[in-house]
Amino acid sequence: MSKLFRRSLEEGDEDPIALALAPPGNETPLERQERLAAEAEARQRSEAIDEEINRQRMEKKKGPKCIRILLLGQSESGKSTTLKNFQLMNSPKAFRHERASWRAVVQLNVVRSVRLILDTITEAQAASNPSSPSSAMLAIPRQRTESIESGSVQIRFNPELLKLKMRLLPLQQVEEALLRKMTPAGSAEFEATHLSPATNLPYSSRAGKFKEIAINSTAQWKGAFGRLMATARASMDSAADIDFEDPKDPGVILHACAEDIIQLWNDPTVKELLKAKKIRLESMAGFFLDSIPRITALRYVPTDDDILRARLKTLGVSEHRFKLKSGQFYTIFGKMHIFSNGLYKEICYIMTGEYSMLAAHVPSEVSRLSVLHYALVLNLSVTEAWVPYFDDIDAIIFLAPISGFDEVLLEDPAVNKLEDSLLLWRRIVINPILKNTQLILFLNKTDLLKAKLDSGIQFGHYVTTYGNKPNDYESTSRYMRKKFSNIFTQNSPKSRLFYVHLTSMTDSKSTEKILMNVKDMVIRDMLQESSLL
Ligand SMILES: Nc1nc2c(ncn2[C@@H]2O[C@H](COP(=O)(O)OP(=O)(O)OP(=O)(O)O)[C@@H](O)[C@H]2O)c(=O)[nH]1
Ligand SMILES: [Mg+2]
Repeated sequence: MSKLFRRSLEEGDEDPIALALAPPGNETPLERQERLAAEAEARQRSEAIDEEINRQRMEKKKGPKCIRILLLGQSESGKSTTLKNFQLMNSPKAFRHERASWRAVVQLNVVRSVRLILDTITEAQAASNPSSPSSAMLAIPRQRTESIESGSVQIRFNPELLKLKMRLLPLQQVEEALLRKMTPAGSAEFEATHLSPATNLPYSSRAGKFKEIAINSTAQWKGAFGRLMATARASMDSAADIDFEDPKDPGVILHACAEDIIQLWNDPTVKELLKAKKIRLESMAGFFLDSIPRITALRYVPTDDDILRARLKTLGVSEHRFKLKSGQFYTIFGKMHIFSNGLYKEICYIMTGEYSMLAAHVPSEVSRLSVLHYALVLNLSVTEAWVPYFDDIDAIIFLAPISGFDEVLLEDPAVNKLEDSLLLWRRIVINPILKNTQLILFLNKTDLLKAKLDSGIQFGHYVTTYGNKPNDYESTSRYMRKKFSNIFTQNSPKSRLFYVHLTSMTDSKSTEKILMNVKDMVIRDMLQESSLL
């Protein structure tokens, strides 16, 4: 039997840790004094750490430093654009450093607008009767409702337009090059979804033709552009971030096609065709055809406004943090139209109420938020077990694009966009789990609403309850505000203040004021809430 084992047996103490920590048997008085002093110091250090933890805990209780805001709204409502405005306000340097990436998105938006026109021409050509003697003649219904009474318009494609179409074919290469650059080989980060149908084309005839590019919110796509993007520099000279000398720069072909793009966009036959098909390109996301000379210039660098207008669909949920003087400002944004994202499987798991099962199927960084998001979408009866996943959201900014009164949903062409926004708003308002969450409503895209009304589109034609009231911005916006407000007051589980703003997220100046106002209000209400507790 070993000496050590005999000793522990004799002392009746078999705990190896106690044995290892036991003072040596042959300790001198001086060694003992030193040992006790070291132990006292260690104890003090440990107590100080405990105290600091407690202090931080108390501080957190006194007033949370982190504000959590969730951006919600249907696809294309302006969530990403709101986030860009937050970035522009809080971290303008970082925002401007991304110009090289946004340059590519603007180029892609231009190329896609051109392709939409070219595809519409091709479709119209194919629809014309080849056996008819006037094969270049085309019958297009003017409007769903008017086509029966007024018959159809005749559109003739002149040979010059068809030649123009041929000359613009190289743009397809530009599109492919941009997509290749944005989509790392073998990555599934992009998912093509459909371009907004601001038209009355049947969904089936559009499906698969006009695909929209989407970016997964967790993807690092911004690193793919410009030679200096990888090495984040402190310089504000963002033009230096773009590799203009790259012979493969898509800007070169785009520049060469500039004249033809302008000619195509201004062609009276094209205008007539788009009108007949009810394709309002100028109110569609990512519209830049009115700025072609500037955007196709060889040394084009996107302005702040261009970045706000650039359209790239987000998939999934993303999370952003901004540091503010008053602490940390934290925004999160999510999506409402889940079925178009192929996330049906996850939804089934939520139905079973098993958070852990869901978490195993969505990327970890988004899982908790996805639960909140999907549960809200499905209007599930949320049980107590769900509360921890919802209770840390301080405010929800809900975006309703009110210019969509005459448009239908991409996901379901039978549903009007405004109607969809009202239904989603009701779901958020009525949800008992959010009864303490501040709800802020942004009636967005007011600029597009004005433009539509000015162009003669009748609000009352689509919103029949509006009746014969004036077809102007003041009356229509007041009407929609009232509708959203009524839903709020009639469905809120407890009485809350109604915060609403008429916004145009592509106008950074007016938006900055509104966002400052929202930020101050959220902080104020949060402090008030915490002092009441
Ligand atoms: N004219 C105008 N365009 C806007 C406004 N707000 C957003 N947009 C544009 O509308 C398009 C869609 O906006 P996004 O911010 O990408 O929409 P989203 O809500 O993030 O959409 P998803 O990512 O599909 O969920 C972009 O091209 C924006 O520039 C607005 O107030 N006025
Ligand atoms: Mg988005």
